[in-house]
Amino acid sequence: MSTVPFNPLSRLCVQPWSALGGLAPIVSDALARILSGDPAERVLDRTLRSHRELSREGRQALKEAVFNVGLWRRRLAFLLGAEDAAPSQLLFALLHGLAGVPAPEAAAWSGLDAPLPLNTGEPPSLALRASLPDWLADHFARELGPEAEDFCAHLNVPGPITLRVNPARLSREALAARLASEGVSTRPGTWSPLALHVDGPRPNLYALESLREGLFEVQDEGSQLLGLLVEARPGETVLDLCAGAGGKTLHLGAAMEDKGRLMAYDPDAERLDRLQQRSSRAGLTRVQVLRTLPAPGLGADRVLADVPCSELGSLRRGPDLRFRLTPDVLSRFTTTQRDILARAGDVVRPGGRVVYATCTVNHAENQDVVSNFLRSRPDFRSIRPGSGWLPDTCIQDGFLLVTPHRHGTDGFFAAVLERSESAG
Ligand SMILES: C[S@@+](CC[C@H](N)C(=O)[O-])C[C@H]1O[C@@H](n2cnc3c(N)ncnc32)[C@H](O)[C@@H]1O
Repeated sequence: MSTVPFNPLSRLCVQPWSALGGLAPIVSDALARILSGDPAERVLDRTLRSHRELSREGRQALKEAVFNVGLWRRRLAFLLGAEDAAPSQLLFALLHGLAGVPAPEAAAWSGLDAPLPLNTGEPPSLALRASLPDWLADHFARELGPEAEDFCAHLNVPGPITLRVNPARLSREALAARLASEGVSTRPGTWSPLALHVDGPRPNLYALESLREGLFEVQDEGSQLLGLLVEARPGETVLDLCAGAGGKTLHLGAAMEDKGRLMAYDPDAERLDRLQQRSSRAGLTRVQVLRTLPAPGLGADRVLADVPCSELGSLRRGPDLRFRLTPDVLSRFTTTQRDILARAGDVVRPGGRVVYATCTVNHAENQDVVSNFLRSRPDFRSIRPGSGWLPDTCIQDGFLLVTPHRHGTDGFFAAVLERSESAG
């Protein structure tokens, strides 16, 4: 790891802030809605749609202003010395205090008559430095110890846009060439052999013919590792037990070369409908959607349990997600997680494998759920994930653990649990 501390504020110094001139009322209005709890993505989307007259730079500056005030609100409140600052004051603190815009311009672009005095010096706590609720900063400090500062800093920059090639259709190199011909420049990922990161500003991927042809899916590189850990092979019986809209089911189907039995269960019927649409787009003909839980004794070769969780590993995907969470999220899912893992244990055959996965950094939902399972099921053992292909840097205490600050991925945890051959 680099010894130079990562600075999440440096990207703020290169934004086209001058394009905010004249937009202060629009920005303040959007911010007021975000600060009262409306999701930032939705507010931004609506604001941009009702102001189609804005220039490209104006749209970019508006987006950065809205997202970054939404994200940095606690640190901005510290700079202003006020917990209840108005949106225009928060915008001023962002522009002048964090982005280094000279005070007169920052005041004018924020719609203020004059600059405001700001506190100087480093904020005294991790919660204020990283703009997190106190309980969440305390949680990360407990989970990550000396790495908490760096981890939280990396939560404060947007993650890359990453694609997963559909290997049933073409190679990663061929996809990169195809995307280049569609005007999208990419570079290979580091950990997943299927990953391509999009370079430069976010293109409209949904307008690309290559997406409609099912040549790729948008998926974080860490998330791709979870699908790879299943090591599904053609001809096997594989169950995706928390399939959702099928992000990983599609990956498993491609790995199985559409041969064998691939089953996808989720209690959310609407997500399963989307899974079916995506499967046909990806050219998978053998995905069997299960609308009821599979019965014990199914005898699957491999089961993926990508369980519902607190999703703390994905906080960089939304500037305001952290402020919409409450502390009970740390324990809300553990009973369900234990139940799902127990079911996974019941449906896998002797000698088969269960991959238990979350996108969170929380021992209670990760290591503790697995330990609890292993205590009750001595016929299972935890094995090293990705033996032979996944580097040791992705492994901690025998589990997969990838994080934004160490791997550039969202945060993911996974355990690979093998059932003994002799289990009856
Ligand atoms: C992390 S998401 C899965 C994402 C999906 N695997 C993907 O790659 O797109 C967790 C899923 O678990 C489902 N879920 C919730 N309770 C469940 C249960 N008791 N058993 C199985 N799945 C459940 C949710 O509906 C949700 O779709």
